[in-house]
Amino acid sequence: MRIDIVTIFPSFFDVLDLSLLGKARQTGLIDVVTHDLRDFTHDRHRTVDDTPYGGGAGMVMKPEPWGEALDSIVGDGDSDALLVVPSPAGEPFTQATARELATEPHLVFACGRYEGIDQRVVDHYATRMRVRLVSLGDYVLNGGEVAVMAMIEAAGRLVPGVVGNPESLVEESHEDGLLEYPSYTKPAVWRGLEVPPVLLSGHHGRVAEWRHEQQVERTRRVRPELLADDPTDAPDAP
Ligand SMILES: N#Cc1c(N)n[nH]c1-c1ccc2c(Cl)cn(Cc3cccnc3)c2c1
Repeated sequence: MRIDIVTIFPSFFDVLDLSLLGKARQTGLIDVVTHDLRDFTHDRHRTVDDTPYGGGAGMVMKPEPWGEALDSIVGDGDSDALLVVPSPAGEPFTQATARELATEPHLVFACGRYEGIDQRVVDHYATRMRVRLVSLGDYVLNGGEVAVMAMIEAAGRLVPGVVGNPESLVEESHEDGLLEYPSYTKPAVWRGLEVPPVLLSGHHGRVAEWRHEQQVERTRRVRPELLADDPTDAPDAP
């Protein structure tokens, strides 16, 4: 998988050299390249923003630098790459989105700042490639970088070979539509708190049953809306 990131803060993504994704980069499973948007400006001040047409507070990111930056990545014709644009107005980013991104051979992330990127950038590239506006959640960030970091981690860890034990991906929160069960390790008693006895029983069937019950109970308590599709599990079900 090739990942290109366009941003005015390229060093923000230096952390991707660490841990799992760092190893994936070293082994060539995932290739991440950051591009400084200011390298695609031509004025002394390396200007990437200007005042909004129609007035209003804040500044808008100019289309020209974005056009030159994205053309340098995908060329000036059609492209099979997927352009992902974090936006407060985007579709919600979920585990299903992460799974979809993990299958893409080439992802290009456009990290905007200020009040956003001139709309014509999305409109132009939508004529040449697939474009998805995606939001990390219903809260406000100052730009796209934090969202892109989360998306790369969520999708990158699903790329085959990145996580050593693929089994560990199966029983995670949201992977099967439920929150994950609670986990325990040694010692068996810690500050007077014991590990649930079933986990010490060695009976794998009972352990699996208990873990599923914990998933359903935790999901019903914390995220009941995730159960809404299965009325037998919904809260206050008869
Ligand atoms: N993804 C996501 C996401 C999220 N969940 N909250 N905020 C964002 C997000 C993504 C991209 C940008 C760009 Cl470009 C500029 N800003 C600042 C801003 C803040 C409020 C209104 N308009 C723009 C961004 C915020």
